[in-house]
Amino acid sequence: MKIYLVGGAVRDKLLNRPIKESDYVVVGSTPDELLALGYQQVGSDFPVFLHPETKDEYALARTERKSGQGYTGFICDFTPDVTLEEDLIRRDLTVNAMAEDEGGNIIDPFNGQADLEQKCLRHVSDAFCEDPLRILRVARFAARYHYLGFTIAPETKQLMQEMVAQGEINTLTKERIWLEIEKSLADGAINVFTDVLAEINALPVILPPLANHWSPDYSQEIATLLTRVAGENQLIIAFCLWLKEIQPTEVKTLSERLRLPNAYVDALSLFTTFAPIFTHNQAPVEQVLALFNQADVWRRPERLNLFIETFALLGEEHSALARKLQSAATKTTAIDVQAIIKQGFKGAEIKQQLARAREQAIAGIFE
Ligand SMILES: Nc1ccn([C@@H]2O[C@H](COP(=O)(O)OP(=O)(O)OP(=O)(O)O)[C@@H](O)[C@H]2O)c(=O)n1
Repeated sequence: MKIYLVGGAVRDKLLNRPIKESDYVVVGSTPDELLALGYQQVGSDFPVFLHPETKDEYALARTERKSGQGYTGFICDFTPDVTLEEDLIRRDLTVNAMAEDEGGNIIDPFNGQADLEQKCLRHVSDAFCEDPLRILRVARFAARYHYLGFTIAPETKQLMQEMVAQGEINTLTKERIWLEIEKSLADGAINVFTDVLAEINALPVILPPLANHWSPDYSQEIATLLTRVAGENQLIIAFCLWLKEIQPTEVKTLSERLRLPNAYVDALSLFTTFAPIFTHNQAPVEQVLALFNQADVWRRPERLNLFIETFALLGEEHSALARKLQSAATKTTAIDVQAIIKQGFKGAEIKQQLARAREQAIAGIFE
């Protein structure tokens, strides 16, 4: 048997980028042989194994043919006579269809290296169409390598467009779509990802509310905002900035479309509701209190902090207002309900008095 490093690791090595995971292809072997060598089989559909020590993924060379609509219905052959080239040809992009042997030699039957040099994302063969997820993957790679000057080959873009027109992306599950979006958010150029989807008419299917707002100007604005994002909440912050123009009522549609994690839904609801209100250095007291209540700053201060951190990135004026919001939050959360009770207030009066005290504290900062 022969073992080759394949896919993203070869690509990123040649691009001098850090390698996230190393995947290998094994040619001329069988599941029994790998099991006898101590490899562990993972997944039942495909012959993929984990190395006994490194836990890297080793897959038997395989060919795949699609036999049905959508993401199911693959016929998979992984007999020992499947060649490396047969395995590589079923892959998505030429830059992802290179292999490296144990001696460090690159095997590149589909000219991935030339495409890397030309900074071109090009599909390997018609097999590209067999997996609609590849549409999102290409958008994601276009975004990730945008800073290097990569673009999508016109024929690949055309193919993606045809796949969208044929309704292929409608078969993608919510989980798969969200995973690609999340990866793209992490790569830091979600605007380029969105530009690609818009160009191939996939945006109304993948992100219905955003499709109404997206434009080249908006994309440019987001690109600028994204350069300011840092820190441990980067993904949620980038997410809120990216979708800042959608209506609070559209958040629910989006959340159902993508089955978003709660932390993203909460942050986006807050941001789309309140960020448009707090403009031109204006923050009406009752709206600040409404923000604090919706964020539940009293019990979950981290939610307001996230709003403030995101809001501050919108510009200098916003940043000044964000500082005031922070002071108002400190003052209002310090108000002691016990002191109100000690003053003799009872029942519903306590709540009213507390709200009044909070409003006064906010007014002291903003008026
Ligand atoms: N829908 C897919 C998914 C994967 N692949 C192939 O499987 C390899 C490994 O896939 P994966 O680990 O998902 O992606 P990477 O290319 O390694 O990219 P990333 O850096 O995002 O992990 C890819 O390079 C590509 O050759 C493919 O052809 N079609």
